[in-house]
Amino acid sequence: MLRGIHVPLVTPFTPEGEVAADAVGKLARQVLDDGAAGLVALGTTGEAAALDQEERALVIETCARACAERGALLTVGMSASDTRTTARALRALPEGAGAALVTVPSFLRPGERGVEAHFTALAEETPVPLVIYHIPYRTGQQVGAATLRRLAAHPMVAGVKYATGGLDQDALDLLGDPPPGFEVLCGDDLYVSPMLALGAAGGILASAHLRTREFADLADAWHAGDVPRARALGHRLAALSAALFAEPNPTVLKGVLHARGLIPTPDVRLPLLPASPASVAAAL
Ligand SMILES: O=C(O)C1=N[C@H](C(=O)O)C[C@H](O)C1
Repeated sequence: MLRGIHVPLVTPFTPEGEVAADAVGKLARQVLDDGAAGLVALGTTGEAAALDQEERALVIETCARACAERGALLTVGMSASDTRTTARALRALPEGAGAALVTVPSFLRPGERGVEAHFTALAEETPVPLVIYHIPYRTGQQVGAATLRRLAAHPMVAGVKYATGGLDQDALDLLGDPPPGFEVLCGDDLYVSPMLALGAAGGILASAHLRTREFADLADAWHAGDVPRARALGHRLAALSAALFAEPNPTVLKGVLHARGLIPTPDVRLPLLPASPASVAAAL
């Protein structure tokens, strides 16, 4: 279900500051036609925290329509810090959502036992499979391979978006002996090629808005064992990701998409600030 490259869509804004739903739909169809296995609505890249309820609903609805047309998976991002609110949001997911990407509760640092209890409770309530979003440099909470393995045993826990800022011992542990029915997706764009080489099922990658076909080929090449092709592609795409992440995501990406005429403005909402022209030019 999760295999391949999933694109966490940016939320483009009109010059008046509204969500540019037409541009969301166009971008969604374009990346799916270029080889993405699915979309993630309301990820960090989509500036979910800066959208109001109506805007979030509009983004989900627009992405759901594109995914339904293309037979692709729509995953919806969720990042509430308490279990009750997250469970409520899961139960309220609209038609068309095929999975939920749920962040490890951030800021609170409930400990690994708390994280396990959180996801176990959510797994009991959720109408769609869960993907655990493990990103300790944003959440402040470590989660080891042993905890992820216990959670992986639940039939409603489908995988993890693994984004620890590098390849660590826990990643090697999980990829070396993957829990059945549980997929590891790379969530750090720079490390997608090495993680695929070690057995990751795919990635959720903001960078894959650009050169989507090559990112999809990268996953296919590693999965097929075509090492020379995969390695060459991986190095080329890592250079693109490094340029896109030179400033806080998705500021550079939006600058590039706008420069290419794919979104109406490069605008981001505060506290994000637009990327510098130099960073955008370096990623073009
Ligand atoms: O929104 C996402 O999903 C992603 N967010 C990450 C981040 O902004 O740190 C980057 C990754 O490419 C996907």
